[in-house]
Amino acid sequence: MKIFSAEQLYEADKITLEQQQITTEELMERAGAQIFNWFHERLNGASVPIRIFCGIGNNGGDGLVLGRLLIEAGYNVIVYVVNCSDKRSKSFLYNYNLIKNVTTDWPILMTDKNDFPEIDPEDIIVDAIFGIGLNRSLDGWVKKLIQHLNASPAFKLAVDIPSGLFPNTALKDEDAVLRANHTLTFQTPKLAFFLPETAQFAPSFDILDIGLDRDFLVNTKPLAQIISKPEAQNLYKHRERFAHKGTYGHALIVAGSYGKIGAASISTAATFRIGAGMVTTFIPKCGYSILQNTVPEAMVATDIEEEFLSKINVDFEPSAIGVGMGIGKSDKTVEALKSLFKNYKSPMVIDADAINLISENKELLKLLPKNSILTPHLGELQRLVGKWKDDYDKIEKVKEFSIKHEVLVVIKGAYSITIFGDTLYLNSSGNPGMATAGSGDSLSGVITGLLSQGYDPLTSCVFGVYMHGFAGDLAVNQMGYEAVMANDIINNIGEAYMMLFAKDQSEGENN
Ligand SMILES: NC(=O)C1=CN([C@@H]2O[C@H](COP(=O)(O)OP(=O)(O)OC[C@H]3O[C@@H](n4cnc5c(N)ncnc54)[C@H](OP(=O)(O)O)[C@@H]3O)[C@@H](O)[C@H]2O)[C@@H](O)CC1
Ligand SMILES: Nc1ncnc2c1ncn2[C@@H]1O[C@H](COP(=O)(O)OP(=O)(O)O)[C@@H](O)[C@H]1O
Ligand SMILES: [K+]
Repeated sequence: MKIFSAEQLYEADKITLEQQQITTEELMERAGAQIFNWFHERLNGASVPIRIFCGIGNNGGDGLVLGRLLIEAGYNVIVYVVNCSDKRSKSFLYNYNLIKNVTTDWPILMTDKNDFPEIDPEDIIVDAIFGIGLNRSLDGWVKKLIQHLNASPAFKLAVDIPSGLFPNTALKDEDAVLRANHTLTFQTPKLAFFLPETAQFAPSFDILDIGLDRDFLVNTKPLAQIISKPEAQNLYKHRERFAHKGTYGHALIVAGSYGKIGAASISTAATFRIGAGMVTTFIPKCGYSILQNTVPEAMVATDIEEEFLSKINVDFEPSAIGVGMGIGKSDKTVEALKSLFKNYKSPMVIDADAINLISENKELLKLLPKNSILTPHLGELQRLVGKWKDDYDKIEKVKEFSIKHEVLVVIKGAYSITIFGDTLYLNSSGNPGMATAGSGDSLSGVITGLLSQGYDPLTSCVFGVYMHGFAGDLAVNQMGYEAVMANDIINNIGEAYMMLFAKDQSEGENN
């Protein structure tokens, strides 16, 4: 699924009106009717008071349509107009007039904080104050109204986007945004719903299809693409009947140091589970028996050093390399990385301490093999690209980095983002149960294993991040968030493959 910017949505709106020969008011009726249907299916005529707060733009217009339809269906509705300006939109006015056909209770005009109503915890609040037309932070009594609504425990439903939130630009005042319990968003979700600083305002949402022009939606390059099950299904490659282990490559995992050999084991196991044909793991000597015991399927090659890596040397050409998990930051390891980057042409996943070493030794940047995949968590990312002002600045910095060094970057976390040049992919699978040591090591193994099987670097990232999160969701379904350990994610990769095409799936949240 695609995420469009506010500008693109206005363009889609315009093209839709032309192509479908409809008026803005007709499109607004569709939007309002979709929200009404959502309510009606759930409330089924219940008499709970529904307080609809409407702004004076088209978001407010949607609220007025909803109010009219709910009143017609016999619901207990109180409509407010947040009258912060006289510049009412044409479609707002059109619907403002229509509502008087269905009620003698004219909407209540609010002009300052004396007009704030008392709200019962059982009431329902509908936020149709501002939508994607917000162009500055809320202030004055309107900000106070938002705070008044936020202070209420009543259920808050936002129309299109919580008021005060910008769909695809940075938030400046987080006290001036409605904290919606749920959002009904039109046509495509907004980027702000997925980013760490703003997702809290729209913790859950449904997408309402209002029939915007298909050609536009299909042919326009979006701000970002959300990867959910249907997209992941399209990326999956079937195994060949006559395949042998060589078909799926011989991957190399370069990992571990004294006290961190587990990182090598985890990554190696994940490389196998996702389907690599063979895996050799290159570790310091101290890890030899550990690795052979924990992942007997793997071949093990060791460094001349006992406790850290100093010179990476294997006697085969790896189909893919995953490097960095738990390798520490010894000076000799920097040299090892340099020669690895120079001498090996295999597609590469660069993770953890390898990223930290690049940040500390910028000369390594110049040696990064083209189309390599870097998988930093936020700490590693900040060391790599420097501090960012906000989530959008972070994305811009990573885009620049990706373009300049011709690499792919996976920003790990909730809704991990894969950035390739100026293209963004947001992952929908995964959950907070995966916030556990070693979970990132298993991801680097997953991506290496996909590269090894012949998936291209972009698909390896996008599909790998999805499958890793999906396996984490399945693990959580078995044992709850707290108990999940990295190995549980790995042990559910098989189930994730099986469930990828299953009709009756039981995966976790948001996919
Ligand atoms: N696109 C689509 O496909 C469809 C869109 N639809 C709906 O339209 C919504 C977008 O409507 P919209 O463009 O009228 O903008 P909206 O969010 O109502 O607010 C604009 C008003 O707010 C004002 N204003 C801005 N910032 C402010 C501030 N800080 N403080 C105070 N005022 C502020 C601004 O005034 P001004 O900046 O001129 O002062 C202007 O008057 C969209 O979210 C969806 O719900 C559907 O109906 C159908 C299909
Ligand atoms: N709240 C979350 N929601 C979804 N995925 C998460 C969440 N927390 C962590 N993850 C995933 O778990 C992995 C954690 O990686 P990382 O922080 O590198 O762990 P480690 O360094 O301990 O191996 C990433 O793939 C990340 O996307
Ligand atoms: K809103």
